[in-house]
Amino acid sequence: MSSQVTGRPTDPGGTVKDREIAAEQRYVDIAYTRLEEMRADAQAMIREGYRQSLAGTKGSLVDRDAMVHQAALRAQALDIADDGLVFGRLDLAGTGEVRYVGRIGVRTSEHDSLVIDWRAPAAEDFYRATPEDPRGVVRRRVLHSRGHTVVDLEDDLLDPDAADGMTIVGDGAFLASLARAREGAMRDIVATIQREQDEVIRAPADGTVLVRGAPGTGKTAVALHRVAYLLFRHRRRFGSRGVLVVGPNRRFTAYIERVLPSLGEGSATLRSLGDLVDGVTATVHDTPALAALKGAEAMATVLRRAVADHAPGAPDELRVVFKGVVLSLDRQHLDRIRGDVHRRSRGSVNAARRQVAQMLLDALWQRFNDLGGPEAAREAEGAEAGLWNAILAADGLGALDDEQPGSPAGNGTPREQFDARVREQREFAGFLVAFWPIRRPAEVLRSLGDPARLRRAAGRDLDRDDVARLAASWAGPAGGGEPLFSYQDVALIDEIDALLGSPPRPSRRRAAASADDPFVVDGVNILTGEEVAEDDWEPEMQELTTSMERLERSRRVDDGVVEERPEYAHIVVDEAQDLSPMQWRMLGRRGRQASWTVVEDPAQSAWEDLAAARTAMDAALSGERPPSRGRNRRRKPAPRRTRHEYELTTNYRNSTEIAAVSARVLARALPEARPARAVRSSGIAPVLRVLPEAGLAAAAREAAEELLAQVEGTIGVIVPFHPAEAHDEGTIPLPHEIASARWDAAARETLAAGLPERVQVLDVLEAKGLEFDAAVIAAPETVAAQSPNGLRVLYVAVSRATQHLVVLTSAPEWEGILLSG
Ligand SMILES: Nc1ncnc2c1ncn2[C@@H]1O[C@H](COP(=O)(O)OP(=O)(O)OP(=O)(O)O)[C@@H](O)[C@H]1O
Repeated sequence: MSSQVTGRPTDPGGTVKDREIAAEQRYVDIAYTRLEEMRADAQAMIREGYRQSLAGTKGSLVDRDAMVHQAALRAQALDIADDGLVFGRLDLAGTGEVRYVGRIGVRTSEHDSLVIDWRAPAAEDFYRATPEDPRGVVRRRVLHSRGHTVVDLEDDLLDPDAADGMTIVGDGAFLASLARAREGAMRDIVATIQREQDEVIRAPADGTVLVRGAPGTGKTAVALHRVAYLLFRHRRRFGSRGVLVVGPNRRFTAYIERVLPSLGEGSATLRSLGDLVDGVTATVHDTPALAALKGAEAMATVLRRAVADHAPGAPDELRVVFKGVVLSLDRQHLDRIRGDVHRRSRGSVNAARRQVAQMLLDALWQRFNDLGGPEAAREAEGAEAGLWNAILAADGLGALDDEQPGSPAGNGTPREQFDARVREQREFAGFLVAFWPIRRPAEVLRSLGDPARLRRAAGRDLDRDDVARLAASWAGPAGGGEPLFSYQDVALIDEIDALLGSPPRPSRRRAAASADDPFVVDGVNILTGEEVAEDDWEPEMQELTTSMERLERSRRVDDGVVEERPEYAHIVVDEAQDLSPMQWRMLGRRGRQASWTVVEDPAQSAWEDLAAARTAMDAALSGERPPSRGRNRRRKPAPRRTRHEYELTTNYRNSTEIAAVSARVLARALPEARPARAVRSSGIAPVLRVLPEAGLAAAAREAAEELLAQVEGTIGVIVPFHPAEAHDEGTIPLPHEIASARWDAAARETLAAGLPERVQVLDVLEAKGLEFDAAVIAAPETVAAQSPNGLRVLYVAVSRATQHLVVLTSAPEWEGILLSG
């Protein structure tokens, strides 16, 4: 027989629950004592590493690095586990075995298990056991701690028949934990992961895991816990090549950035779509219409043409003199050569200058021969020499020598002599650098602010209006100044980077090689643009750099050009429903060999052409290189990797009252979609106020101030999106654009001025993925009208709050739509 207890006093010494807590505390204390010893061991190992380095020989440096690095990671993980080390206990049927589950595995010095790491197979039952399928578990107990102190318990009785005499305490602490105040940063959920979530977290490490679910079902939380799980179970595989977690924007990555470190994982890379490319940062969102243009797969073709166009400022004619014969190549000829090189060197355009030089020499040689070759040279030289000799003779000097013996131009076949002579000429070197400059991806994108250049690149892939809008967005503000890059631009810059490739790497022994390198002119290698100094090579220093420094250097950013694009072993994509085809291509390049976790809710997608985005996603996930003529022809299509699909069905964020409002918006936005089941009622009804449009901003401020007194945690004031796209003088803005002008950055700042930090004013696109205790939604009518998928954007906005929802509208019909429609 078990007894269900909720804290009734049973004797003067306290309640049954108090005694249970005290018993658990004794166990937890033992675990902490052992944790302390493990930390002391890790610290000793770090000290030993440094001691070795002081005595160090070169050979021991690498060992020391590895030792200190590992010990430091261990010490850090142990420090993090210090808070709430043990959070679960399982009592098993039959043997009566008891297992404690915690943030990290803890063993006695005799290697007996004290606490099982939550990611270990033995902890799986803690998350998976249910009354229908108890998996041998009689009682599951969740321990709530503050620091080292157990403050509360909650039990689940899973197998009543086996619970002989077992005490069961609990009062719905799980639901209570869902209602806790939000602090502005997401927290880990290790103690309360639910079965359907655990299945995703522990899904197979290979292939693709695709997770769908409505807002608040824990998709983000689950994806992050999966990263911690994968790194724990497959450290060798995922730890060395890395895990990348991609979120929609920087506000979102700031919101989730503490979860992985709180799980002891600092090694995953967390990036937003706006800062995936080193050296470039997106600061604005395009309007949905412009984002649709920039994100479409057709841009890949447009950019391919743009990269192959002649560089801005490139000369139209090459002119050199060989043995008195003037040789020139005109624009047409040069265009042909440029086209040829681009076809052959896609992906390494920046490294192709040597090839260009060779093709120019071939063409000049051809030209020389067309003009009569050596015969013409003799004539021209004869005439020139005759003239000079006459001048010299008049000055009483001797005749000009023929070829200087020993000069490179004097040796070899006639063709070799020709090449050497032409290369030496300053005109040729200068032309080569201007004709084939090392190009920076961001600069190439900006050059498309020139409508004529963009029109050439556009071919038939963009119509005239599209070209005008795109060029305006890349040309920069009307009064001058640099254009701001948008989130979609970052993917385009990455695409250009992939086409251009890195500049040629300097040769390691460049000083030695430079002496007889014909491409070195005045101490500068004209193929690479680098200075060739004689004594800058320091092998000794090279040997002494640590492995960490080398890694750092391999990812060095040089003036906006990424030297090496990192590839990852696993990529997690959150809010994947919003990725454009071009963004999928950008991710695909970072994970050709990767396995993936893709998290999405199609109902929250602002993207219009979901089918095109799906195709691009499939290509990225299968590791296919984006199609590029020629190179891909011989490649077999990449096999489609195994895909495991999951759906999460319980909404842990919204109260049932708020979930009902968001379900109404969903029914309008996407009638066939199913809302998730909310599990917690707050008793707080959502509020809707109708007022004149001019008063919306003031009312939003007022509502935020009122809510400050009602909630302990965060408040989000969510306003319509303000487009960054510049309108030229002649364009007439659409009605929603006039309305949204009210919500520009300055207006948002005024709205937030003087309010405490826990109030955030943000637009609907920034609100994606976030959550607040209370949300104020201003002008749902504007949000809904701002794009073809405006209702889906509104669905995102109304599903952000955990407790309070206040909607402010100037359109009375929204009362019916949101509250009773
Ligand atoms: N098992 C759980 N125990 C406690 N809290 C949970 C659990 N699962 C999810 N939550 C909480 O529910 C909230 C919503 O989770 P999350 O943000 O991961 O949802 P989501 O599905 O990504 O939502 P959206 O689609 O809106 O981005 C978070 O506060 C999260 O901590």
